Amino acid sequence: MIFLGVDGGGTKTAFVLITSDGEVLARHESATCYYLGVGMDKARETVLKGIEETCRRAGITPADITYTFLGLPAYGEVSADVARLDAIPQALLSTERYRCDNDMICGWAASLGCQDGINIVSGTGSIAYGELRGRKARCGGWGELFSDEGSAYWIGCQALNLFSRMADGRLTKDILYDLIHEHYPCGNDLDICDLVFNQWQGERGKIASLAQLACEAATGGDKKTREIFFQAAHELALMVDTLRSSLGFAANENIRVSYSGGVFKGNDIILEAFAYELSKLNGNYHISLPEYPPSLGAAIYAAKLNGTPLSGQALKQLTVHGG
Ligand SMILES: Nc1ncnc2c1ncn2[C@@H]1O[C@H](COP(=O)(O)OP(=O)(O)OP(=O)(O)O)[C@@H](O)[C@H]1O
Repeated sequence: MIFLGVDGGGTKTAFVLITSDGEVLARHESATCYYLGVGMDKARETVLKGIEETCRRAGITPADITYTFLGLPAYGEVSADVARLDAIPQALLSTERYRCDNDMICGWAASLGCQDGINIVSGTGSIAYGELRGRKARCGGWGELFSDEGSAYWIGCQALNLFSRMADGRLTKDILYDLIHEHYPCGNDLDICDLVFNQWQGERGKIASLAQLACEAATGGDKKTREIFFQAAHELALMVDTLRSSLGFAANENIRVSYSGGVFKGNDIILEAFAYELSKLNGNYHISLPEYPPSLGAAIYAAKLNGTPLSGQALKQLTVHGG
């Protein structure tokens, strides 16, 4: 049997084909399929071309795929769009052989191997998703305009705010100020407005990319920028703790928590702060290292949805070769 996992993100879409033995047949990565950003037609094209290309790399056709799970960003957030999103793969796959849902499931399936627990995603956006004894719940992820706390976009906005305060003297200039000038050379401080509003047109992914500069500044010892990451960790932990209640974990029950998304990559500050914030909220949290990348999580979930969950041996094989 062959399973396809599709993990749609705010900046990219990742595809992976695996066998029921845990062999990775092919991978592919393409542009974002965030339909609220790029439009439904572009999102459809990205998904369909991505499936075809991944199959081509594996030397198979879409008809050879046993089951597919597609995690699409913003799926389920506009009720009127759900049927149109569900219909996207029909051009290549028959309806009984795939399921679409929100991409938050990919992170959860990947990080916790589809076991009970809560996963927090902090990529371009942020969201928490968990399952417990068949119950499913999400928290956060209401979009970048007024939510997505702790995400790269949110961190990018906070970094721009710090830059403005440092530039006009409300705060002492620090590493972040210099780093932004270094990466985006501009004549004077106010040119940052031209960059963000006119050149970037407020583009979500561009603003989110500033989170990497913020990480560099924080790691270098910029105190105010470090505080952004502490605040982000607090917000992300709050989302997890809210799910603990909504999923109905018992008072003394161990709670497995994992994490996914670019903000956690190469960023010890946020990971340590997140663990600290969780420990303050409840002593029963156990943070597990994410087991697989989200695209593999989608493929593992596809096998589960097909009623043929991967065996322990196959999962181990994936850890060695696909993780
Ligand atoms: N060390 C870092 N510290 C902070 N942010 C980082 C770091 N490395 C990468 N990022 C940010 O992570 C984001 C990308 O994360 P990821 O690849 O998980 O996004 P995505 O899957 O496209 O988005 P999403 O899952 O939210 O839809 C980028 O915005 C990038 O700036």
